Amino acid sequence: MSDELNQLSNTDPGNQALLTTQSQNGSRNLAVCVENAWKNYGSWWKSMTALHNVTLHVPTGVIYGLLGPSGCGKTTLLRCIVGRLQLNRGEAIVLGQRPGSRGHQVPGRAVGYMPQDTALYKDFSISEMLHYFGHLHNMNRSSILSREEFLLSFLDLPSRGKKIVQLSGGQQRRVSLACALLQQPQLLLLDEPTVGLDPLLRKKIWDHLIHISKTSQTTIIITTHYIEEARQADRVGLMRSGRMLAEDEPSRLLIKYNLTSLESVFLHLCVEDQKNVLRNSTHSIDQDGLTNSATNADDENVPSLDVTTGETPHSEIRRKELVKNPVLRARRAAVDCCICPHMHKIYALMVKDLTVIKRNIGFLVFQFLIPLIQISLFCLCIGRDPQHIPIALYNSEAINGFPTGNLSLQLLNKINPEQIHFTSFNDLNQAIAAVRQGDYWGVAAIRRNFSEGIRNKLISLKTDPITLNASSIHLYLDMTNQQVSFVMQNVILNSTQLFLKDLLSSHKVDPALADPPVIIENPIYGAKVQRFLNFAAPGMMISIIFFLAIGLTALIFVVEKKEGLLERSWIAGVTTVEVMLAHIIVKFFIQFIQIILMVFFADVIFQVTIQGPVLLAMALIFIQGICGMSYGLFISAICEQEVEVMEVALGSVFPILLSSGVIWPLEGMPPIMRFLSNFTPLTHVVDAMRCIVSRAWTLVYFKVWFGFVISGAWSCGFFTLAAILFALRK
Ligand SMILES: Nc1ncnc2c1ncn2[C@@H]1O[C@H](COP(=O)(O)OP(=O)(O)OP(=O)(O)O)[C@@H](O)[C@H]1O
Repeated sequence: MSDELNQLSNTDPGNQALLTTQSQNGSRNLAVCVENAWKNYGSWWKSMTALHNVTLHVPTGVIYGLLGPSGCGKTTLLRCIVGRLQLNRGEAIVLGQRPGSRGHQVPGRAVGYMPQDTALYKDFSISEMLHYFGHLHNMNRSSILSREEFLLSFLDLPSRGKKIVQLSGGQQRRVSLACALLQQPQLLLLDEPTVGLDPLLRKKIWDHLIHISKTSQTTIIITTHYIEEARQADRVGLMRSGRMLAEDEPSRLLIKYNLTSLESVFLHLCVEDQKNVLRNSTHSIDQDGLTNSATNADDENVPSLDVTTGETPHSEIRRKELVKNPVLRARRAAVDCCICPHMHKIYALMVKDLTVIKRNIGFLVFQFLIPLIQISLFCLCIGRDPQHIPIALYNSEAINGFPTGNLSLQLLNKINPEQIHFTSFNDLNQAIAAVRQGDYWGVAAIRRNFSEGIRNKLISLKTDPITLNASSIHLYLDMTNQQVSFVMQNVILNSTQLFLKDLLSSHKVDPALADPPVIIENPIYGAKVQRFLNFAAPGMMISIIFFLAIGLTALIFVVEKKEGLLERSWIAGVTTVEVMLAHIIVKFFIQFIQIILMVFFADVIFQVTIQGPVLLAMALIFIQGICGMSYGLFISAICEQEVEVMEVALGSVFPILLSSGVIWPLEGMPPIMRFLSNFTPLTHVVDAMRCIVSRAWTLVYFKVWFGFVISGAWSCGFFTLAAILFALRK
């Protein structure tokens, strides 16, 4: 006890009052001591009080039966004891320290917790489940195997290889119990362990619990609906509506109330409690003319009665001291984030994650295929010039067949039929009507005296309006598709220039006369004819991996949280950072293969040439993948439901994609958007990627290393935020 006192006083000066209480309680060696505990769920107007000034004393090496009807707060109390919930007021000291304090093994190896829901990985075998918890508790293989053998036979479980999903509800609960018993903890918290079990097995479990409490001083707190079953406990606590009605040895309670069954004692206490509640509320109405609930947790002035003794609790002063303290909460969250990760826990979590993946190989293959499909579709569908554009041709010169020396035919021959596909019309109005119908993208009209007009213009150097009009192709275009219109105009303009050069040559005139006064020299970077694909593909590779990475982490956490799996791991002593690191390491391997396949496809199959070091480009994509995973974790930390995750993830994809210059150059944005684009996790990374891919730049260039730094900073930022939020919401 003196050790515990020392530890307590080291932990928190606030524990002094509680220690005094423990001493006052007769210097018993308490494994669990909860004093004046108040717990609210929700906040503000939605708040409800689940625990009202609860006091609970559990000496070491006893079985403590926590009894009460559904909803009376038993599970809440257990979760507070194990450190999963923080009390709003009051204090819990478990195995000598506050749960969750630095270096304490609660949560951790010292506590075995069996929640009410089975909280098991359904695709795991019994053995895999036990090994997971064994590794978390740093047990070696041989001790896991020997405990596994004992528990399988003791709990009458089927073969170790059987999957959890194939077990009945009762068998699953027994596996859950086996997980709690596995490491032979000092403290066992069992939430309804015997529900739905065969009476013989129930008796066997109780016998075992009595045995371990006697032989190895294990302290056991067990909640149960079967009140009479709890007669076997050394001590019982009877709860109703969040209040502890009485706490004593079962035999003493029977003597005290002169009743023959615990059921009748409980009934008697409930009646008394009801009367007290009514008396208190009537008292309040008499005094204030207002109806005040006697169970209002925020009413500091309502003295809570110990219904067994009729006295006010001795720690009333302390209740007032311990108000909800956000600083304390933040400090505890910070401690949780700062605990140095343990390798054995990360290993256990990684093995668990790999087992989950192993159970779904089809999905894993699909995950590898997704980036391939996406980059292939992108390269096939985006950035290529439109081809075979249908255009109506009204060539007045050719209506009655082409006469010799007809220049319009020479001009039309210069236009690449792969790009523009002409259909001849004999009537200009009909051709225009066909465009209006949407059958063609435009009409190219050539006047009757086109050849003559060209000769007059180029050879005789006539520039009167009639000559200029006759010597031109007249285009009536459907300009609703910018890309198609651009290509149509470009192809016809370039072909016309070639045609003019040929014509000038044939008349012994220098063809350079047809050139515009601009000389495009060899480009400093890139090719003379640049493809849109070269601009967009680097950004697309970064984006594909970033957004896929979000999916790798965002949902898993929410699902595990919802099914109670994460809570169980937390109670086994795992920290948020360890869970997150294990996820990222395992998903890192998936991403590694995704990136290699994607870069190979883009580079080799679709000729998106990476001019710079390929490894540098891949390293940047990797870091951005980690950034995506961290962002996924962040989403997971702020969302409770799968639907919320989907909405946040999908809702953020387009804003990030559109504002980061992946699809359209940043230079095309309004100044405010251009400024804001600096704050997306993609913008500078995409820019760095383009510099590596198209300009062959390396880390010596500012833009490249800045891209790495920005990606790393976003990753760390999201990771840290997620860790803090997880710890705060634990
Ligand atoms: N996460 C939560 N948010 C809000 N209210 C909650 C939450 N968990 C429990 N409660 C409420 O707190 C009260 C106590 O719940 P608790 O689960 O502790 O009861 P219990 O005695 O364990 O019941 P049971 O035996 O049915 O599990 C109930 O009224 C319940 O609705």
